[in-house]
Amino acid sequence: MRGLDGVYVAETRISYVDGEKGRLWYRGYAVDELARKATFEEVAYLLIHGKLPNREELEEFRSRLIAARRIPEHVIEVAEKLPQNLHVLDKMRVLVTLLYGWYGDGKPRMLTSKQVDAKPVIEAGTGLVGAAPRLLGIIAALEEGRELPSEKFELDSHAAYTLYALTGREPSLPERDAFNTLLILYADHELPASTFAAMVAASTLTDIYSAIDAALATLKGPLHGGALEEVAKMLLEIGDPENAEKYVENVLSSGKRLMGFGHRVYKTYDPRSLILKKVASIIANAVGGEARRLYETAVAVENAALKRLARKNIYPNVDFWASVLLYALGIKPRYYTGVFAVARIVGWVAHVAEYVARNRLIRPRALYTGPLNLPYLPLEARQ
Ligand SMILES: CC(=O)SCCNC(=O)CCNC(=O)[C@H](O)C(C)(C)COP(=O)(O)OP(=O)(O)OC[C@H]1O[C@@H](n2cnc3c(N)ncnc32)[C@H](O)[C@@H]1OP(=O)(O)O
Ligand SMILES: O=C([O-])CC(=O)C(=O)O
Repeated sequence: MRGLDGVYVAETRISYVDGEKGRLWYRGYAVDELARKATFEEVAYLLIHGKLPNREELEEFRSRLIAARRIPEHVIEVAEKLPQNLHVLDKMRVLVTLLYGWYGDGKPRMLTSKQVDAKPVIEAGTGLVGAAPRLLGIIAALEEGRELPSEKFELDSHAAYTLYALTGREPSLPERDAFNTLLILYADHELPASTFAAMVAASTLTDIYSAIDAALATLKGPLHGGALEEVAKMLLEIGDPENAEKYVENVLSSGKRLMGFGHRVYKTYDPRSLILKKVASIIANAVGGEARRLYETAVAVENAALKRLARKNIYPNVDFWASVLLYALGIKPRYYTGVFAVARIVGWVAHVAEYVARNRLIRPRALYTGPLNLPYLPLEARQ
């Protein structure tokens, strides 16, 4: 019962995970093909609207994402005042909350007691998809004392803009393409904890800003999106491929968890991890130096871990190789889970819109195992 393991709580047409074979589809399209051929914008449209866009639809969608980078001045002023020690995702939560109303109220509209119009969710949700890279970029620039990313910077894609906003420099084409692949692979994954959190919030018919706040809070934890940052920290601590075997042995023999390994649904390789390993290898080899060493350390950790964990069906998950790729792309580990959020906000919006269109309040039960009818003792009589 604990952890809702294997429990189906909704029907969806958005994504399908085959955990036994290690395969993933978005709206019926195999994710490996999308990762090779599509842009993040096409995939975002596909997930939210249910079909691949034609040229006109794509242009309109892209324009909406670009326009959404413009955010009110007071959001930037609050960003400047946020305590430095807040986690990046907490800063994103504050900024998303402050954006309430900017892209419409984002509230599902009750038409009848059973029918709900999800259009306001999609409208405001699309705004937040467009705004997310700039919010993350503003947070990074303020932390690093750089000029804030311009909303107008003319780049040809969401991937290129996000990299620019995060690093302050224009990415090369291979960097852009690698990052585009990563964003696509992170865009949705059926019903992980963060998406479920968004759905639970949305099932009360609250607005999409609040549902995304709930999702961001849930993504941050190290058993979910927070693992991305933990993987980089671990690999940097290991430092060299030669130290991997001993490190893995120590972690596992002390009963701890190896970050970036294991998955509730996949009982084999996470297909996203396999793709990202290849992409990380290309970028890390091209960059060389520390990036290449981190890649080689990751290979050694993977080999050492598989020797011990494959028999328990525990394999590298998406966060393991994504972390290596993000490092090779020159992004600081503290922003990794923010990058995850920039991509996954698409899945959150898509699932919330799908669920609320046939909404039913999510309210499970807990099996009570405590005592009943205890006598109330006055304060003086208590031990
Ligand atoms: C994008 C994502 O969110 S992907 C997940 C990112 N999270 C991580 O990488 C954190 C590390 N991984 C984990 O903690 C887990 O694999 C989870 C939480 C992701 C999923 O695990 P669950 O389905 O809840 O499995 P559960 O916690 O029941 O563990 C089952 C067994 O596998 C072991 N196990 C699971 N993951 C790991 C791991 N990473 N390292 C070592 N052992 C592990 C558990 O100790 C347990 O062993 P036991 O049966 O001997 O007691
Ligand atoms: O599905 C999950 O539980 C976690 C995951 O891989 C994701 O959110 O991408």
